[in-house]
Amino acid sequence: MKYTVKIGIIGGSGLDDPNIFKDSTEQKIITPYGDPSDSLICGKLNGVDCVLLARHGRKHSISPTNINYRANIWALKHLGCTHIIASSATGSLKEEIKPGDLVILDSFIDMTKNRKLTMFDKDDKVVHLPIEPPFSPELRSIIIETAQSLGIHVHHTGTAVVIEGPRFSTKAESNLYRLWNADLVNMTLIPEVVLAKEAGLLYATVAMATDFDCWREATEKVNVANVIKVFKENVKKITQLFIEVIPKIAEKHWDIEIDELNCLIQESVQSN
Ligand SMILES: CSC[C@H]1O[C@H](OP(=O)(O)O)[C@H](O)[C@@H]1O
Ligand SMILES: Nc1ncnc2[nH]cnc12
Repeated sequence: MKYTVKIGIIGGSGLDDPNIFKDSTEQKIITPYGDPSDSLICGKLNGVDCVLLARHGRKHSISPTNINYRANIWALKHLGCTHIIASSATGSLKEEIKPGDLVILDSFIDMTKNRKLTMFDKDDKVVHLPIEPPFSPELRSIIIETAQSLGIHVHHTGTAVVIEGPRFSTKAESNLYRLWNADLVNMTLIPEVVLAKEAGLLYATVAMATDFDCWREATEKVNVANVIKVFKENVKKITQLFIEVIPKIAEKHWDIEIDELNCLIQESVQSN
């Protein structure tokens, strides 16, 4: 096996400071892109090396637009991560995705307006990375199989619309995203998923639907309090899933997938 598995865990809203390691060390990393959202917490979970990072900082003080996504991904790569599993609170755009449900995302629609979308703008290289599939299919399969074995219901696919925020959507916007047949809406998936791929990291997001955004007449419109309430009520499903999935990820050999991704990145450099 060429690569030793190390798993980055990015905790989103409601999972800002998960205390899931027995023994851990804290690392403050400085990156060419500036500071990550917080110190990175290194430790072992079920015998597997992991690194934990709070996307909005452990005190939840950084809003979606201001998150230094490039520094976060760079720092996880720098610490030797090969994979990232992330959590995200999301609004449901579909009747059948209920608050509290988990969705293993497989696509996105980027509606952000004010983000640094690439790490490839530091030197004179121009890189056009094919993003499809944005989430590692193998990682998603392992997460889905593990959820099934734990009896945790998950939706196997889902497309998230990513908005700039920090405001939530209007009803017109929410209905437009529904017309596009999108499943969920959030504010942080972009550029995290893209940068992970640029960094050669295999990435998956477990999204939790926390609300019906604002399209559904019969339900209270989304607000921060109900997002956090629903997330906290259901967070055990995500932590249990992460704890069980991590040794399964570490059991597999990933040389083919990581080599393929590295080749794709090299082939994506434009040259004349
Ligand atoms: C707390 S409501 C909006 C907030 O929740 C989601 O955060 P994350 O993806 O980090 O779980 C959403 O994207 C917004 O940032
Ligand atoms: N309705 C919503 N819109 C955007 N981000 C969210 N995060 C959780 N619920 C959300």
